[in-house]
Amino acid sequence: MTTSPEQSSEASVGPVPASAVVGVLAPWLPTQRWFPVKGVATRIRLVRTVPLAPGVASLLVDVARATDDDTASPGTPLLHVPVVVEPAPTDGRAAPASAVGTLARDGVEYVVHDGARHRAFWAAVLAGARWEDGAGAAGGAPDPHGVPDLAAARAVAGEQSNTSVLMPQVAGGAILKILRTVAPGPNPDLDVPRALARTGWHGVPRPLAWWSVDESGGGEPVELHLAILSELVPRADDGFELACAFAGRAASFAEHAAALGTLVAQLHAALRRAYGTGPVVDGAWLVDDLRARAVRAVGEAPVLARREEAIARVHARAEAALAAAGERHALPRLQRIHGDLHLGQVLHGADGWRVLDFEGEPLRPVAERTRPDLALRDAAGMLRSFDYAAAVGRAHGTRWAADARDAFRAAYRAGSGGDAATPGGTGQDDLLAALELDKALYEVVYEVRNRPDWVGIPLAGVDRLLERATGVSGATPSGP
Ligand SMILES: Nc1ncnc2c1ncn2[C@@H]1O[C@H](COP(=O)(O)OP(=O)(O)O)[C@@H](O)[C@H]1O
Ligand SMILES: O=P(O)(O)O[C@H]1O[C@H](CO)[C@@H](O[C@H]2O[C@H](CO)[C@@H](O)[C@H](O)[C@H]2O)[C@H](O)[C@H]1O
Repeated sequence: MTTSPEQSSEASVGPVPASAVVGVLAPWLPTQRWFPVKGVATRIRLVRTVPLAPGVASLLVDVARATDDDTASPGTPLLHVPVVVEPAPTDGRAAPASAVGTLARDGVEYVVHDGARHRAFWAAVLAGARWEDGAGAAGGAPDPHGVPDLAAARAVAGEQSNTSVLMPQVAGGAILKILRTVAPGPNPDLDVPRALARTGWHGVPRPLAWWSVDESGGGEPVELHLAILSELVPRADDGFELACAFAGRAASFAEHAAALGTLVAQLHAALRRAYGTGPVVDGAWLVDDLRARAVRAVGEAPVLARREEAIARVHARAEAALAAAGERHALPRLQRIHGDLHLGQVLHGADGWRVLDFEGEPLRPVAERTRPDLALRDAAGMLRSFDYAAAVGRAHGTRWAADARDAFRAAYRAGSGGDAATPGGTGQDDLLAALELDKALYEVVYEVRNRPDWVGIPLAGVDRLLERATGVSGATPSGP
């Protein structure tokens, strides 16, 4: 797929026009995991250049399908691309891993680096960051305005939606998350952990500082967040990798899964303390929304088409369960939730599990990601994740995932103790099945777009859910 640059700014990065830098980046951008438009030819347009230091800048580009008309539509993703431009080494040294390409200007050759992997960019961001009141006092941080020690800093391997940099010697241990697809206004990935940390809950790494630019264009200030620095969870295992390793050696994950169930119940309680509890769910609205999302998923992933009838039956069962709960005045209440909870969003450190990444589902419109929702949706996301770990870790049979799921569910129910937002009761299984199905359909679309080889994993989950709820077999092969 190609990405062609459109040039609309005279700004420069060091001695090089920013538009020329975009020209170097254009073929590289679509190859990055965090590039938001997949599978179609795109065109990028430089929207803004944010200079940070000589030769160091953040470029904001919008990404449109090559077939779209000239004006960026409201849904066009805005991408944050940090760059460092330096004269090319003349001593024959090999280009570092951060180098994206070269260009010549006035007879001098320059290297364009991916700033997210370059120390000059990291230092410039930390110098321009706003520090949380008291940040560092507890963590033994240096003066936030002093020179940070970046000698041991390194980008996290296996990046996903964003690019994160471990900084073990900054503020007692920190991680800088460089946000990639950005939008003006409040950022839940900063605001939610701040709010949770203020409730005194330690299940989330504490945000230490953030870097944003003003997008108001002269009116009321509007922040556009570009990077967040958080407390590092030292020697932490990624939850997904840990679970896959357990699955691979046929070791029970039930104890870890139970601790996760407790963590998620605590998370929901802390979110209620921070943001309060909303009204009870409007069952008719919820089921309409599930149906609409399923229709969109089928549209994007035709492999789902022959399952439509069975999907409709799961929705009908959830509808009946919600109607019955309404009659018993037992409908669950809405509240702030994580929104995209899975094993890759939790870390296991010396103090147990911590939860990360409050951006919500990246495929959902931004406005939907922060709206109050059913806490049970997060539980459904985590349950789906045990299936993924079983498939990727190559667990034998279905017992491994079933044990993890049971342990998680039992601990989550015990931890949320029949409160209004997460009721037990007869309808909960049908509602949970519909939410799990919703997540599995989302995952099918996610995998079709991002990891087509993995689409069999959520598809097998879809079929299991359809079979369990309706007795209709989908007969889909699974495995990555
Ligand atoms: N506070 C932290 N301490 C240690 N490692 C972290 C921390 N936050 C994130 N990470 C690591 O960085 C990875 C990506 O973080 P995440 O917030 O999930 O980013 P993304 O939005 O790119 O998915 C995590 O899987 C984890 O390995
Ligand atoms: O972590 P992100 O916010 O980028 O979430 C997106 O990507 C996830 C994959 O990286 C995707 O999660 C799916 O795959 C995980 C294993 O890689 C698995 O643990 C999850 O259960 C599964 O949903 C997530 O759905 C997507 O929003």
